[in-house]
Amino acid sequence: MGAGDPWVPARSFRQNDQDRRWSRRDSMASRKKNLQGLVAATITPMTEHGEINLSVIGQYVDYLVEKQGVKNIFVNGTTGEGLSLSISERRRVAEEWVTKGRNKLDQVVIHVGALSLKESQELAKHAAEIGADGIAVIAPFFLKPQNKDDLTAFLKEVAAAAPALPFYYYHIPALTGVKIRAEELLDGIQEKIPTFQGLKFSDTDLLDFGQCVDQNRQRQFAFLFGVDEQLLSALVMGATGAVGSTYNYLGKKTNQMLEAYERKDFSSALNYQFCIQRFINFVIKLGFGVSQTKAIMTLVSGIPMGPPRLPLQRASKEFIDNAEAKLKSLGFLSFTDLKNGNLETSS
Ligand SMILES: CC(=O)N[C@@H]([C@@H](O)[C@H](O)[C@H](O)CO)[C@@H](O)CC(=O)C(=O)O
Repeated sequence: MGAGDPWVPARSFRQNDQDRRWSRRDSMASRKKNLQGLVAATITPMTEHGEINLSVIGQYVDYLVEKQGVKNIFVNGTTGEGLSLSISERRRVAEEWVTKGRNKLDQVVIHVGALSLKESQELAKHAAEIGADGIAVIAPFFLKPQNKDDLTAFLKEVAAAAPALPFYYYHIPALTGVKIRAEELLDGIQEKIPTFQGLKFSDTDLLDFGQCVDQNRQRQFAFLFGVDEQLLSALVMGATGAVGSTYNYLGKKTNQMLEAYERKDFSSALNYQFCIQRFINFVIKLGFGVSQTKAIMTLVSGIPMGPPRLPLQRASKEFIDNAEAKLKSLGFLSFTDLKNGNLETSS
């Protein structure tokens, strides 16, 4: 496998010892191993009164590791309602995940994007102080960057506030409204941002994603795909990992898809992807977003995630009942587990 063969992804999705050796580089920022495999975009648990609920995060870490086989997390992103939290809340949430994840999780990446450069820098610095493994930043989305250079200038200033931490650009144009192509942004980015380590690509434009991979084959970037229902296509394009909301409760199923892909059992991998798609397609038609993710995770894990923060509204009872029936019919949630009061996903 390698850059010379245009038909094979530059790197394997899962990290092996050789990858680990190759990924060691000299600068402090890149001494950490590459971020690979599934990364759960964590939910921020809240109390019924809408306050952040740190008390269940320890339990949440154990659930991800033990029940879903997911050992990387992305904190305070879209699913974590990061932009709806105050700076002080974001700091406390990040601290709790890092503390509770110590010696259990492989990597904790903190999303530090904000509309204010100063706030973003403060959060980046804080992430470094608490021992996070990386930071990610979305494009500012109110007074927007007009072109690649504006966006790079903003990202560079944030990255510089945490010069020892790997830096990821979080591309999510449907939510930020910033349509600068990731391929364009990545061109020459390491010269501007030496800690640049990868891209979190939450978009369906596989031409843009594929070209990001193709044009950077000589670099050890992480290409993290963020559309869970299309992950298999992105694997073929060279994704080295995936960040998503559904890995909180469908991590085990998605890991089975990754394993099938790794052993080149493409027919099984496709069956897993179709099965996952059946669920996501079903909930998208009902109306699916952060609120619904919180409700599904509460149902599947038994850990109370609480309501979302305004302006989001909690998921309806009708949605939860329908989602539960679908999970059961697809074998993602077994009747026996429910009967025993143990909401564990079936294998
Ligand atoms: C728009 C959105 O929330 N996308 C999700 C996906 O995981 C998404 O929920 C999933 O693909 C279902 O459509 C992630 O890309 C978001 C994410 O990684 C994050 O929470 O930061």
